[in-house]
Amino acid sequence: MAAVTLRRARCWCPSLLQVFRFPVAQVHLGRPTMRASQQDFENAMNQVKLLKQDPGNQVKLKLYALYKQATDGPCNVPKPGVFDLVNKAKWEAWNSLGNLPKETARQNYVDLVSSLSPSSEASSQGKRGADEKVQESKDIVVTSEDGITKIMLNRPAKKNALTFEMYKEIILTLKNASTDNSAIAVFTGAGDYYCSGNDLTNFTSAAGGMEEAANQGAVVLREFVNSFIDFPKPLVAVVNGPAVGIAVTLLGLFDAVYASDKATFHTPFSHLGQSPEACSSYTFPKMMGSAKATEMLLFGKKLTAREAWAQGLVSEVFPDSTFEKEVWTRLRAYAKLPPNSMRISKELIRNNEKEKLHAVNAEECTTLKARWLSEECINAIMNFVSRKAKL
Ligand SMILES: CCCCCCCCCC/C=C\CC(=O)SCCNC(=O)CCNC(=O)[C@H](O)C(C)(C)COP(=O)(O)OP(=O)(O)OC[C@H]1O[C@@H](n2cnc3c(N)ncnc32)[C@H](O)[C@@H]1OP(=O)(O)O
Repeated sequence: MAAVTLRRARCWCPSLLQVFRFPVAQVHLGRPTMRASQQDFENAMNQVKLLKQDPGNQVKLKLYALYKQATDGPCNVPKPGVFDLVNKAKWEAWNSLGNLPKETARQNYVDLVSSLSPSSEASSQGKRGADEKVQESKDIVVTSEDGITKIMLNRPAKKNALTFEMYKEIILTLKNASTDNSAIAVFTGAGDYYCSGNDLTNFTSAAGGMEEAANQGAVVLREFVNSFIDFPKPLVAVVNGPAVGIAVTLLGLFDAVYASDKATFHTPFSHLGQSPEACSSYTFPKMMGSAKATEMLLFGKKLTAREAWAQGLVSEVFPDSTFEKEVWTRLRAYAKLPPNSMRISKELIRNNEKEKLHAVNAEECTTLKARWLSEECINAIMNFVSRKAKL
């Protein structure tokens, strides 16, 4: 039976080196059931053969280890040589189970397989195998496929404007994505817009009035931006259409920004009586020089995708007709690169700036809180809400 399981594992894993991609700690063991019988164990082994999607190398290693422990007991073979990478990884996975009793290993194997099955309870609760929807809410759809956590803003009727709930969901999503088994995370928008920025009704619909909304808003905004500053994996924006306000400023904290030639980049803060956020008062002048940053952040100059590329805000612009195909093909290839190496390289780059970015974020939030209570800002929001003004 073990031989069958491993043959299957090999066909999931054309590149043997991929075995090393994910740390063992990320394996989800599912809900414990009562006590697995030999029959449950055999059923689980059969179920493994029927899995439609590759569960990932780390899960396969865990399955192998639990199988060996359940059938042979504690690891009793010599450690393979340092260059025998695959057998060494298998040996280490098995050996890491120490003296785990055979019955417990059998139970854990059954639980693990059940957590991988699409029809299992674990899956219907939104828990994670590979290539599946990992979180769904009305306005944000998070999927995990091909090593990519895709976070799609999904409020196309409102141009993907960010509600208070969406800020909180994104904080949570980034937290999850920082430890899931994806190599990179990608933001994009559903429909014709990437995102029209902060939902301007966030303030008018807040229960406790403007002052309470401003206090809450500053706390949430600070945490929201911090979650981008601290995100440990490559973070990519797939800008499918116009971006406004905070959807633009945040791009300065992304590692790569790919834009359709239909995208535009607009930060109308002065028009709204507001001030820049998401560390853009620091990242934009650094990226494009203060003269160009001033045009955007003070005068609200809207940039085309090519202009944004020329200013260093966008990594590459694609024709809209081939945008999705070209970008996702490229991202799937990037997601196959060694994830630890990418993370460590990002850490080296980001660590030079982290302290500064946190300080800038704190200051921008304090400034914005005061702005939100200013007459200039309140008038601008009221004008939008009463349909007197649009960008
Ligand atoms: C407790 C409170 C906590 C809040 C948390 C605080 C965090 C704050 C973060 C930072 C603050 C500000 C940064 C910014 O993002 S500033 C930028 C804000 N965005 C805008 O000013 C854009 C406003 N929208 C427009 O000007 C236009 O809608 C458009 C984007 C140019 C598109 O024009 P269009 O003619 O093509 O489409 P339109 O009919 O106007 O839009 C379709 C519907 O979508 C609604 N909508 C679009 N954008 C927003 C938005 N940002 N906020 C709210 N609603 C938006 C629009 O009203 C239409 O709705 P409806 O069909 O009429 O119902």
